[in-house]
Amino acid sequence: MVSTIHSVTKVHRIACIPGDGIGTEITEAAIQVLTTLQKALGTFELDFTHFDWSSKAYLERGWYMPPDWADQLRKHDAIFFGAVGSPDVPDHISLWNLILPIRKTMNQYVNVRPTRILEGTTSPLANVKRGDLDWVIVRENSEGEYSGQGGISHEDTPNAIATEVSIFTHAAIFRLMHFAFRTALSRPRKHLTLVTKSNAQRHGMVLWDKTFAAVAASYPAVTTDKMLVDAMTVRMVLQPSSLDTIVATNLHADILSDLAAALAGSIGIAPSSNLDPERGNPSMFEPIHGSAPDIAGRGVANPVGAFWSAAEMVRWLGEEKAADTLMKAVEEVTKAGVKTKDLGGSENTKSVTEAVCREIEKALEKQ
Ligand SMILES: NC(=O)c1ccc[n+]([C@@H]2O[C@H](COP(=O)([O-])OP(=O)(O)OC[C@H]3O[C@@H](n4cnc5c(N)ncnc54)[C@H](O)[C@@H]3O)[C@@H](O)[C@H]2O)c1
Ligand SMILES: O=C(O)[C@H](O)[C@@H](O)C(=O)O
Ligand SMILES: [K+]
Ligand SMILES: [Mn+2]
Repeated sequence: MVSTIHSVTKVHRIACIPGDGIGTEITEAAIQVLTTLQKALGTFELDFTHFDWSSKAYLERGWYMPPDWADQLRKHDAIFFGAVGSPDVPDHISLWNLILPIRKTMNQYVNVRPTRILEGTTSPLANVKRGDLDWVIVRENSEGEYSGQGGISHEDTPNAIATEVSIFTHAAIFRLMHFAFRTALSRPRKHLTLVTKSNAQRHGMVLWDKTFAAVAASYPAVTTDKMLVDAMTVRMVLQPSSLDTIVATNLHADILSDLAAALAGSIGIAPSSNLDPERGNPSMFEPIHGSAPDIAGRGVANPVGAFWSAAEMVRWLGEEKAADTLMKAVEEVTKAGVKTKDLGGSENTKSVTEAVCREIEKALEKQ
């Protein structure tokens, strides 16, 4: 009898939420490079499901996501997200109906935001070279200043009173710190910087400081230091090479990661991974930038942040070679000067995307 050997190709199911503005442009670009990568490697398959959850759809039908959105997303191995935000919808409505419920409900309690200066690109800081700025910001992604607790009384009167309550729990800080120390441990420098504002914010931020110190005892191989967030902005600008892994609250890390991206060359290159480290839910990958209404619809958005996020996504799914191939291709392209305007180049989303696809094919043909 002849036996048949079936080779089973692993299929990763990806939920795509392009969202608004340039989110749609860079998600399309990311799908194009991921499809090229999958075809050229032939070792896994990506099965994309597209979700039309956007501000445009909201304005037409009155909702962003259907009632069973969480069940729909849980049928996938990962989520690729573009951006949310439209000039026609208040930003707090769009954020709180799309990206924030996904981060919270999917237990994506860390947001990992690496930044470095890519080949062929420069920092706006004088004398800062590639390698002088190579950071990973670990952002608390479930609570803090984004707890959503608060309210408004006497709205639209001169007596209006609003509260925006920050919630800091030991449980959330503790799990985040372990993740941050493990991240630091995985990097050559093994250095972790804690950022808080525990001089003025004397309760929650002090709990952060204490929890950090307690968790540090379990990681003797990691060196640590600690900064107040205001002074941190100065250190990022003046001594970028003194930093490596950074852990901060939801809001502080949101702000510092935009600064980090700009110091590394452009907000258009920076990726983020919204992770459920326990893998009970799909994790979500998106560039850190927003929908950029000022440049949307013109085909000029830098897709590199989306490509880097896509690389992090396939790495999370266990496809190390695919992730490395994609990042290598991106840097071959920036090295060759094929860059969008934000990076000082004259190319557009399409030409950068095609150049990355060609590099992927070239790299895998050689093997
Ligand atoms: N996670 C998200 O989806 C997310 C993140 C940030 C902001 N937002 C939303 O996006 C909207 C716009 O916010 P914003 O203007 O404060 O921030 P933004 O990140 O959208 O844009 C800031 C600036 O950076 C530029 N920029 C951003 N991405 C770029 C890219 N890939 N290539 C070239 N240039 C790029 C924009 O043109 C703009 O000048 C708002 O509705 C906001 O709430 C959403
Ligand atoms: O989390 C936020 O603050 C916004 O969604 C956006 O600024 C981001 O960084 O994702
Ligand atoms: K985004
Ligand atoms: Mn942000």
